Amino acid sequence: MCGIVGIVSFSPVNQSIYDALTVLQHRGQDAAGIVTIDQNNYFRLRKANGLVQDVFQLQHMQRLQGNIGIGHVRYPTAGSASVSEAQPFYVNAPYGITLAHNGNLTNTQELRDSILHKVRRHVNTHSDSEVLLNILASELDKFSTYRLTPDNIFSAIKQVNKTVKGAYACVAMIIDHGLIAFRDPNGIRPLVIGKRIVDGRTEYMVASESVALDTLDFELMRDVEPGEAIYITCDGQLHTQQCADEIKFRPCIFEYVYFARPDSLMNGVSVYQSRILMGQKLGQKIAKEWHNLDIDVVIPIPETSCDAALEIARILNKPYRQGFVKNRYVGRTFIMPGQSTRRRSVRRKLNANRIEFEGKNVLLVDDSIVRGTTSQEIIEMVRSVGANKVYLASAAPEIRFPNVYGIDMPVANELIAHNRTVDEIAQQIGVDKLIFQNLHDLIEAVKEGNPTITDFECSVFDGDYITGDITQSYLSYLSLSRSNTDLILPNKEIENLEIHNVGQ
Ligand SMILES: O=P(O)(O)OC[C@H]1O[C@H](OP(=O)(O)OP(=O)(O)O)[C@H](O)[C@@H]1O
Ligand SMILES: NC(=O)CC[C@H](N)C(=O)O
Ligand SMILES: [Mg+2]
Repeated sequence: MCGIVGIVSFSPVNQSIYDALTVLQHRGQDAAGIVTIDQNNYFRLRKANGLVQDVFQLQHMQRLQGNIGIGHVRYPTAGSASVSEAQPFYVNAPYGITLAHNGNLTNTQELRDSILHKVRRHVNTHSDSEVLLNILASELDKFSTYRLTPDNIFSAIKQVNKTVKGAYACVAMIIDHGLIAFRDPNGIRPLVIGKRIVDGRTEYMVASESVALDTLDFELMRDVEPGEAIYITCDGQLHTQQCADEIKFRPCIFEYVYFARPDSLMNGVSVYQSRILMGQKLGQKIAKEWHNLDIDVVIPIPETSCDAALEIARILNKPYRQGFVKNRYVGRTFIMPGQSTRRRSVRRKLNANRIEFEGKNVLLVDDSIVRGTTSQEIIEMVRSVGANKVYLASAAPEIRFPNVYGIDMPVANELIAHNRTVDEIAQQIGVDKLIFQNLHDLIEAVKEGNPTITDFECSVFDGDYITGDITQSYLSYLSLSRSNTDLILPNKEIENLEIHNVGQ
């Protein structure tokens, strides 16, 4: 669930893009990259594995010159965690184009073969995003004049929308033209646009989440529509056009459950508000189904579940306590590559405060239970500090199906709820009782913020893949090609694959 940003300004953008990436860090912790266009029309690119604060040192920032740029924080969902697949990607023809992508394509292999054979473009990584960039480049290459009109750019994106399947929210830059941004016709991944007036001139910013606009004093204009494309010229002219024939708006519901920051407004829905409502609905379900259960205290498993847990405690009329101390120097564990890293990190990240558990019947709350890594470690921990009964509530329903649209859950067997009943999951995790949110309630909780959204992308809960191209053989291929071990790279490879032009 990467984070993307793009800014067209009248002053240097390096610091603003850096700042935006730091507030989008929760969407990707594996790699970060920024590319700008300098006054001589050269791309200045720096990308590497690591957190934003580690990837960009003073010398890199100084070299990232120019008033227009894009940035990316990566959480790999295709290929590997290799630095060669860090973004933004670059192609030198036509013009020189760079692109950053949030999402995941579902017809990558077919696209890769077709661009190789039809337009002789070689893609040198396993990244779906590099394939997407080459598709865009080959469409832009079809025009014979050097200067592209907005209509040319929009018709190229129309072709991209016809060819490419899956989820994609993208920002890109074309030398001598400007910045483009586009979102897939289902609007699965989020994208917003904002503006700020500086010395009477309008600067524009696009980003995965509105929180990035807030931080930089950009005013949120609106969400980029599903299938819509935005083109902002280097001198700040804004053009927009709908570029998809068939639009079925289906934003990813898991953004609201886990991925997005609570202070973001996404598709007109306050993420925070949706989490409060998830807590309300689940609280009501617990009150109804567990009405005479002996709960002493409600405790969230930090951090994302805190808003829902507080509401559950209010509904149940039980004390809400911070029973875990979160190590502020450890990031999100679910988006770390490799199961053993994730497991170790839960231990380093959370520690139980004995005083809140000893001799008590505790209701723990998490936003979601995916592989069960967090809950299994946590339950062991709270039992070891003397908890009596341990109950667990999940603000999301059972996650039973793989994700193909930008969440790294490609293997059904890795999901703890896959082919298991609630009782079997409870047994596996080691809790006395377990309860999940109903899918209908989850949808209602999010929808309340914007009733015009009629459907959501809910495939991890219901197995309904909206792009219509997901077959059992594709899922088998995914599960074979993206096992956990694929993501763990030998250090040697990391050292040898630096392919960017702004070095150490
Ligand atoms: O069942 P699992 O496979 O463990 O995945 C689910 C857990 O992972 C996430 O937490 P994470 O530590 O990533 O981030 P958070 O601090 O935002 O809660 C999520 O909030 C759940 O706690
Ligand atoms: N999480 C994402 O959006 C990933 C983008 C892209 N598929 C990659 O793996 O780099
Ligand atoms: Mg969590």
